[in-house]
Order: sequence, then C-alpha cells, then structure tokens
Amino acid sequence: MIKIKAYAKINLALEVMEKECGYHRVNNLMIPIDLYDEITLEKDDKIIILNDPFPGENIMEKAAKLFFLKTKIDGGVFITIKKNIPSAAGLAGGSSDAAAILKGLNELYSTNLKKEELIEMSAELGSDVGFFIETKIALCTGRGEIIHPLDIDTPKLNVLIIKQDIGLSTAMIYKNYSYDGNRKEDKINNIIQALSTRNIPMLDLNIFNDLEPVALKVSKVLNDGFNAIKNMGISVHVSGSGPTMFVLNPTMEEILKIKGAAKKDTIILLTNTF
Ligand SMILES: C[C@@](CO)(OP(=O)(O)O)[C@H](O)COP(=O)(O)OP(=O)(O)OC[C@H]1O[C@@H](n2ccc(N)nc2=O)[C@H](O)[C@@H]1O
Ligand SMILES: Nc1ncnc2c1ncn2[C@@H]1O[C@H](COP(=O)(O)OP(=O)(O)O)[C@@H](O)[C@H]1O
Repeated sequence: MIKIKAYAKINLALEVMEKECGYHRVNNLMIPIDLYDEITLEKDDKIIILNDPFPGENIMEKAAKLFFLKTKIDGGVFITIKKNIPSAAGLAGGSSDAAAILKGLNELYSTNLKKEELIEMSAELGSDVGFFIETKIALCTGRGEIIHPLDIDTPKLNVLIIKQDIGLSTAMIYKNYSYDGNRKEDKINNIIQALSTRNIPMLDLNIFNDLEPVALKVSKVLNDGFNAIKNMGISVHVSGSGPTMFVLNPTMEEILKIKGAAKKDTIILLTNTF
C-alpha cells in the first residue's frame, strides 16, 4: 500500500492574458502549502474509490484511467481519500489529487515514468495538475501546464487561510475575465527577488492575481469578507479563482481579529509554505 500527501497551493502571482483555443495564457507563480489530502493506493483489478466524495466525476478516477491507457497496463487501483483541502476553493485540491494518483500508480506499478512524462500526462487532466508532480515553487506558463521550477531557497511563510462557506467555479471566473493588455512582468520579477532576499513586505506588496477582481465582483459574500479584512488594515489576497483568501505571516492579533469577525462555517486555518 502507498500513502501519499496531496498538497494545496496558493498563487503569489497570476497574470492572465489572451484566450487561445479555449484557455487563457497565464504566468502563474504557485507555491505549495502544508495543507493536504491523505490518499492511499492499493493494487486492485478495478478502479475503486472508497466513499467517493465526487461519484462519477472524480478527477482521481480520470487520472487512473489515463495512466492505465497510456501505459497499456490492464490494471486497477483501490483508492481511499481523506479530503482536508476545501473544494472549489482556488487551492487546487482536485488537481493535486490527480497528480498524486499519477505519481502513486507510477510507483505501485513500477512503470518508472519520468517526471517529464508525468507532467505531459497531467496536462490532459487539467492546467494545474503538472505543478503537483514536483510540488515545488514554480512559474507556470502556457495555460499553466508548462512548469518552470524556481531555483530559490524560499523562506517558510506562515499562511492564514480563510475560506468562507461558498465555492467558485474556475471556468466561470475565467469566463468573466477580460484582458486589458497590461503586462505584469515587473511585478513577477519583484516577487522572485523578494523571495530570494526574504523581503516579506516587498513580497506582500507585489502579490497580484488578475482573477481577484473578477471573483470579488461575482461573489458578494467574498467581496464583503475581503473588504472586512482589508478594513482591519490587514493585507489580504485571493488565491487563484477563489474564494479562498490568504494573509501572509499574520500576527496573533490579526488572526484573532479575523476569527472574531468571521461568519460561522468559515474555515480559518494557519498553515505554511514549504
Ligand atoms: C485558476 C487556477 C490558478 O492556479 O486554478 P484554481 O485557482 O482554480 O485552483 C488555474 O489557472 C486553473 O487551473 P485548472 O483548475 O487546472 O483549470 P482547468 O481544469 O484546466 O480548466 C478549467 C476551465 O478554466 C478555464 N481556464 C483554465 C486555465 C486557463 N489557463 N485558462 C482558462 O480559461 C477554461 O474555461 C477551462 O475549461
Ligand atoms: N478529487 C477531487 N477533489 C476536489 N474536487 C474534485 C475532485 N474530483 C473532482 N472534483 C470536482 O472539481 C471541482 C473543483 O475542484 P478543486 O480542485 O477543489 O477546485 P479549485 O481548483 O478551485 O481549488 C469540485 O467542485 C468537484 O466538483
């Protein structure tokens, strides 16, 4: 039996450009956080997901089918999952679960597929899946499927995750986006420099997400929650297509203020990048 941790991510930069063949071109700087789904895999003759939280549409099943199709193995897998990453949250839990299945099956069936082959396979499952083959800070380009790992010794950042009791569809958020032609290369370079020099104020100042205004516009709940935190004088960001918000290196006072003002059912947890 194989046990795998499928980690979540946050976006430190998300530049969304023009749409080509149904997908927007992006410059997407992602960093993993220490929040993970717990997955176990055992050989079986069928693909089975115990107590499947997304019956009939689980991306883990798609990943397993793709793996057996590509490797021409007549196999199966018995999967258990403990979902800890909130769904439809902008934390890419589903993408990470899919990558975990590809990596896990590669080990379980001793297929020795290279990292590059797993990343290529990942692109058939979703734009963000390839990032989780390595799960290391990277700038992802193309539609997100081309991974450029960043060779920097990143500081360990504390990350306060705030996820209100709503979900947002990635496709819907992209649909409501329109590109204004403004490039953000400088900001991305500043973020990379700030990470390398461990300049956290500079990092926080340069974090941006082109999907953030869209998510705030389509969801009043998110907009209200976001402004409530901003009005406390706290720097807050939306992760990916939302609705998860995050605060970097919060003070205890800030955490208590956010917790005190949060609605019931809001998930608030303190984690860290790695
Ligand atoms: C926005 C981001 C930021 O990291 O993730 P989330 O915050 O949702 O996790 C990603 O770009 C999401 O990646 P992923 O969730 O893999 O998206 P996909 O399954 O490939 O695509 C879902 C839908 O989003 C739109 N889409 C996705 C990626 C992209 N570069 N352009 C798009 O327009 C397309 O309409 C597509 O049909
Ligand atoms: N293993 C999975 N984990 C989470 N969501 C899944 C999974 N398989 C399929 N899905 C579907 O994908 C949708 C978005 O997945 P998720 O990765 O959680 O969103 P996001 O990328 O916004 O964080 C979910 O709402 C769910 O319907």
